[in-house]
Amino acid sequence: MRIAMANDHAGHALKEEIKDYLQSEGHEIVDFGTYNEESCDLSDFVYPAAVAVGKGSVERGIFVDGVGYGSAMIANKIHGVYAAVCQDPFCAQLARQHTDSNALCIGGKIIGSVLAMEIVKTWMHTEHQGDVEKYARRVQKVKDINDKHLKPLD
Ligand SMILES: O=P(O)(O)OC[C@H]1O[C@@H](O)[C@H](O)[C@@H]1O
Repeated sequence: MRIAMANDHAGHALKEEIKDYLQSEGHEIVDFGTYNEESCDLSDFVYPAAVAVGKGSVERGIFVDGVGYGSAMIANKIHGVYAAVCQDPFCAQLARQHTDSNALCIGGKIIGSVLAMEIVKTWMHTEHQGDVEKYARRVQKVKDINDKHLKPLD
């Protein structure tokens, strides 16, 4: 799978670990930075990465900041991006099965690398349960809100 990654200074170390893991699994990573731990502004990196997800030039996005919600706030403002903050593997499982999320946001200040890899592994390997009517219906309702309020990307 082709995956966009982005992070700020607080997420840099964990982003590197996740990137190594995903590459070892054969995934192609498009790394939008930042590339060091010098203080920076998260939106400068997550915004273009989320646009890549919204445009479909990558299949999914994984974003790492200090706690995760900052990345989700940015990513969910982009048409076609459905970002979930996950702090454990169960959350990651439901973020795929129930909500068909295409972006995963993790907090490098609160999640250790062992747990982070379990979260990523679960999220990457769990399919959306689109054959369950209630999940398909709910996902469609969120897509309708996306289409009504967010500007489609060129
Ligand atoms: O390191 P500083 O800049 O204080 O805090 C940045 C982090 O704190 C939270 O807002 C975000 O998670 C962001 O990544």
